[in-house]
Amino acid sequence: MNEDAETKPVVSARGVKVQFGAVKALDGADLVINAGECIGLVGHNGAGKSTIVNVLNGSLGPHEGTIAYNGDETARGINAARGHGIRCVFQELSLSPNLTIVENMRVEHRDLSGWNWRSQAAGIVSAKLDEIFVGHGIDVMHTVGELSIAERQMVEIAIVFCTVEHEPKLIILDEPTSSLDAGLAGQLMAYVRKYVDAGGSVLLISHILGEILSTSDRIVVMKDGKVVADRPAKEFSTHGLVQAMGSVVKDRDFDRNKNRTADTSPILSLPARGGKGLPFAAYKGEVIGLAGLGGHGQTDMLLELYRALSSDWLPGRQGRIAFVAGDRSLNGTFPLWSILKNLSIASLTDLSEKFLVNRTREDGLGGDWKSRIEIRTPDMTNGILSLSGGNQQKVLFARALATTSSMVLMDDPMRGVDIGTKQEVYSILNHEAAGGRTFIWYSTEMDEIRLCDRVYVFRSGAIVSELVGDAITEENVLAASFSGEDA
Ligand SMILES: Nc1ncnc2c1ncn2[C@@H]1O[C@H](COP(=O)(O)OP(=O)(O)OP(=O)(O)O)[C@@H](O)[C@H]1O
Repeated sequence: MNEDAETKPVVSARGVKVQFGAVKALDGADLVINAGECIGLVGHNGAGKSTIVNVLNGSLGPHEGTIAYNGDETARGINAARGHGIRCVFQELSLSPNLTIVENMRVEHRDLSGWNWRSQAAGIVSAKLDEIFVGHGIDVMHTVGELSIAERQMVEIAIVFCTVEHEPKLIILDEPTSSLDAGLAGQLMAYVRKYVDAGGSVLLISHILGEILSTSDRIVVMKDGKVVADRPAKEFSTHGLVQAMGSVVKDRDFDRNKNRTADTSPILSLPARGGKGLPFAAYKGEVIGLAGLGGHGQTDMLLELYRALSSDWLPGRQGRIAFVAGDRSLNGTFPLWSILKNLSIASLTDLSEKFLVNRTREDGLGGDWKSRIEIRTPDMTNGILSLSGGNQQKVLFARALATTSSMVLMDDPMRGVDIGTKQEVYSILNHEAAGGRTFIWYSTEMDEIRLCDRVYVFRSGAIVSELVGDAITEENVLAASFSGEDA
């Protein structure tokens, strides 16, 4: 905590209640944020974290309770919050894809004006990107639609930290590292500490408990719309945090099967990508990790595999393929459909008789997955957008796993999924792999890469290293990511 911190909280929310139909999203939540502190906010999917963010940034008026900015309880709405220096990076990235980065800067910072606003904006946002993400390589004149999901996340973060005329006082980061690899996430966390040590405030929401523990001064835990713990970060451990969130702490129960590849020939093999690096092979029943720094060809390979295999793989056999998209709003959810329809869409053939979908079986599938991975909704026929981000991601997972596809491709699929559900999904993957399904899994989280049977490390679009079993360590992945030589 900064010694010179002001006495009045930057923002304080007391007894806040928000209800969506039958769902109590916030049920009397309290949250106070002082100058010069980083608050870590954690909780299960649907605990109410994004809802309290929307209350703090003025976009959602609470049904009960009070909000005060710098002690002023009369201020209301987005403009008042902004006037008090509250800025937000949302979980669902919100830049306009058809505008350039510089033009998006103008949308966020209305003070940019005059004939040379573009060059002013370019200078300010480039400098901020350089300060936070050293070596980022992003051209700020590019259209946002041309950027990868990680680059969009980096740009959105840099834009909110910029000062044009008014300095930000509180930056709310809702799962800011969900698409960033470990290196970029580390750069951001170091910047957050620097910003907070200089007197700024940050509300950091994340399901990656390591970064919450290492970066926050204080940690607030939410459960079912209430704050259930609010203590200095040093009083928590990972174990304690998981317990406070109401999840069961499981020991590692992912049974890596080193012998899966022993006597069989591959079900899929590809030559070295672009004639560089190592070839790729997949064996029945394997969980294969794609690792390396983000944007080095992992998603491209998954998409190429999907396009090739969904059209002509193993004709006449069970060779169907399923894909769990990483960018759920762009490639995953059908936003106007119900939760159930979003889930069942990939299984309609299996659920149909005489070309008609059997509704009873479709409802059965929905009910089964709702309880298996705890999709938090009172009714599976509600719209998909009524779910919290992490619960939407669970539906995409369930959509792929509910199929009979023998191969499942996963593009960093755990974005925003809480720790309890992740453990459940890991054990489902393990069980399904033991039953003969093959998973090809791009992950930006080292803890997930470590669960795989075999890992290919990518660099500059090519596979530069293959790691098997106990050789799958963070050191080996990092060594291969940076040197390009076999670790
Ligand atoms: N617009 C809405 N309509 C209906 N229900 C909603 C709406 N927005 C949120 N909810 C519900 O409110 C509850 C809290 O959601 P919220 O998005 O705040 O959770 P969260 O803690 O941010 O979860 P996650 O970790 O998955 O992002 C959830 O049960 C969600 O389904």
